[in-house]
Amino acid sequence: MTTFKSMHPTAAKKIVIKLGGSTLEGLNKAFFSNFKNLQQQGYDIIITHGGGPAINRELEKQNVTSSTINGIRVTSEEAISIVQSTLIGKVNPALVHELNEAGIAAIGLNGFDGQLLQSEFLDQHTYGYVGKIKKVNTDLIHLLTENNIVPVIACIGATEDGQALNINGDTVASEVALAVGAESLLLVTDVSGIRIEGEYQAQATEELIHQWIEEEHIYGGMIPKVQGALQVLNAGIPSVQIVDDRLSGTTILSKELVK
Ligand SMILES: Nc1ncnc2c1ncn2[C@@H]1O[C@H](COP(=O)(O)OP(=O)(O)O)[C@@H](O)[C@H]1O
Ligand SMILES: CC(=O)N[C@@H](CCC(=O)OP(=O)(O)O)C(=O)O
Repeated sequence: MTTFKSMHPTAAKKIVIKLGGSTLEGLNKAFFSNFKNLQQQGYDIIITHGGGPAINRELEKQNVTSSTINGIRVTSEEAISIVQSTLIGKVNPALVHELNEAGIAAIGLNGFDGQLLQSEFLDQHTYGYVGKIKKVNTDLIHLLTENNIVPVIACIGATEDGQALNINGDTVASEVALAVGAESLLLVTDVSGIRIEGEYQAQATEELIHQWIEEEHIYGGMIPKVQGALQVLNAGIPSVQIVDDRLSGTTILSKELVK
């Protein structure tokens, strides 16, 4: 099995940061200065983002209903065009603007640009226009990061036929982290990590996460986060953090580090 270490032995350290829709609208200059610090430490930064609340507002405005299954939005034909225009037309440029304002050179991308997120239907019967990623065009990402430009990726995938597909932002973040062989994946959200019976957890393991999902202590939007986290841990990325905008939260550790 190819592990992340053998994929890019000489490339600069990469960190993938996913900004959840729940937190995007309240981010401030102090938060973005963390990114500058990371760049100064020699990290290449890749940003992915969601936009659940903005999508909900737009769907509501247009009287389109939607439901979710385990944190994944069931996306009708009507909904996909709203999801696409909201993420690519509104959320992505607003974030790119904020980054550029904070002095971080950033370029907005979605799955169509340079065939960045080559995708196919996840399960059309169950989820409608929801995608799963077949391939990430990492050459495009490297081209930007080598030139100190931060790619800002909206979670819209594209099929070979040019159909847009809705992909959960956490899933995109995990797939991109795997594809570029990131050293670290940071999922920034509106809670300070995983909370179990009222207590935030500083650390978690794969075993505990399976148990918490089973016991329904982890539900909704937290499910794609922990599923993505486990996928990247099992591929050799040592840790994933689920944090708030002060970067405080839960570190999910691979089995090797727990022993
Ligand atoms: N065990 C848990 N600990 C913390 N949050 C949880 C847990 N289970 C479910 N959640 C929910 O997950 C939400 C974060 O997911 P989501 O709303 O999709 O955020 P984002 O937009 O950042 O992806 C939290 O606000 C909380 O309602
Ligand atoms: C398929 C699917 O669930 N897509 C998500 C994409 C946006 C997202 O993930 O936004 P957050 O980061 O705010 O959760 C959705 O339609 O809400």
